[in-house]
Amino acid sequence: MSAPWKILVVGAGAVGGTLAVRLAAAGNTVGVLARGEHLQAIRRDGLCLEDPHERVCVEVQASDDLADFGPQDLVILGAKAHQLAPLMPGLRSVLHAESIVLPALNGVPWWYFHRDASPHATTASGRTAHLESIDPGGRLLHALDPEHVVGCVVHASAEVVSPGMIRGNGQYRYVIGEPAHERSARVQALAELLREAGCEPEVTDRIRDAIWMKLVGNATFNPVAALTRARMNAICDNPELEALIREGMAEVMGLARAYGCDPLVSIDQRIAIARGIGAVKASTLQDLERGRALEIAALLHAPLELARMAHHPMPTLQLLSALLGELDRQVCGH
Ligand SMILES: NC(=O)C1=CN([C@@H]2O[C@H](COP(=O)(O)OP(=O)(O)OC[C@H]3O[C@@H](n4cnc5c(N)ncnc54)[C@H](OP(=O)(O)O)[C@@H]3O)[C@@H](O)[C@H]2O)C=CC1
Ligand SMILES: CC(C)(CO)C(=O)C(=O)O
Repeated sequence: MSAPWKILVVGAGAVGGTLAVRLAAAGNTVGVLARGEHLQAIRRDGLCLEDPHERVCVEVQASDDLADFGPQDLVILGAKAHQLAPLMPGLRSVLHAESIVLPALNGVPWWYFHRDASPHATTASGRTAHLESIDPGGRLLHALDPEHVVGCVVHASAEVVSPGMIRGNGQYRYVIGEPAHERSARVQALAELLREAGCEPEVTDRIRDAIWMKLVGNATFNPVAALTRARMNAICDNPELEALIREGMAEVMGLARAYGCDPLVSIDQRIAIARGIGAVKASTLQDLERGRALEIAALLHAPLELARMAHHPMPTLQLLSALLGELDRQVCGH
């Protein structure tokens, strides 16, 4: 791929919008799929990103219709996991044979078993298995050729604070890697693109390890944040909450190992990383405050489904899932 890249961010919220601003400011041709007041503000004033060091606004093509964009070199998925299904059919119109699809999402991704070597990755009939909790009927897996996908783990925190305006914590770290666990020219090119945009890409040939490492935090801190409305530092400063989180983390780390992966860090290290993020609101707390559907399927239901398949008990995650599910029904109406 040669610069400038043609890039579409599908769901230009906190994470997707952050990437859109950085990539557009670096001279790439960036379009964003957005909707409602956010879309109107982007069209009127541009898309803005403020971090502790600077404020950058960019003009980008913005629409709520995928048909307006045409084929792209890179399609970044920034919508939440449970928002992807309705977007999938339209994605075909923005892909060419070499397009990269980069899902910048937390949780177990729908493509998890694509080119995975674990015993559960293939069905009895030889097809790639899907997880019913995040991909009912395997619709996502079949709607988009997973060969387009490069795995991505986001280490950053951001929030859409008003339409068109994103506030980030100044972290721009993205771990990227092939689902087939191999080095590739396209991942190197993507890393270069991100580096030129002032981000900190890290290329891995073990992307599932990185997914589990992130999930260890998101499956524990995110539900606790929503249930208590506490920010990340407040959770870490509460010994009873920290003890609960440690139990959940141990369960998720055990599950990662059951699927042949290495969660990369110890529980102490994972908590220290979360503490280091500071006084930020986890994305699930942001959703709760806005009455939006909570990201339970990718963060909790999917690891619980994997746990059932591997006969791996996860009582703490089960409890967090039950509590968060009821909160979602009571407050967000889902
Ligand atoms: N926020 C954070 O700090 C972090 C988030 N993450 C992960 O990143 C992923 C994205 O989260 P985040 O950026 O916080 O979420 P946001 O809700 O801020 O962004 C998602 C955006 O996608 C838009 N969208 C969804 N469907 C459509 C559609 N059909 N048409 C147009 N726009 C659409 C949403 O619009 P609308 O609001 O109208 O639904 C929203 O603007 C999640 O998996 C999250 O867990 C990872 C690390 C940090
Ligand atoms: C790491 C953390 C908690 C950063 O905000 C996150 O991933 C999220 O908000 O979902």
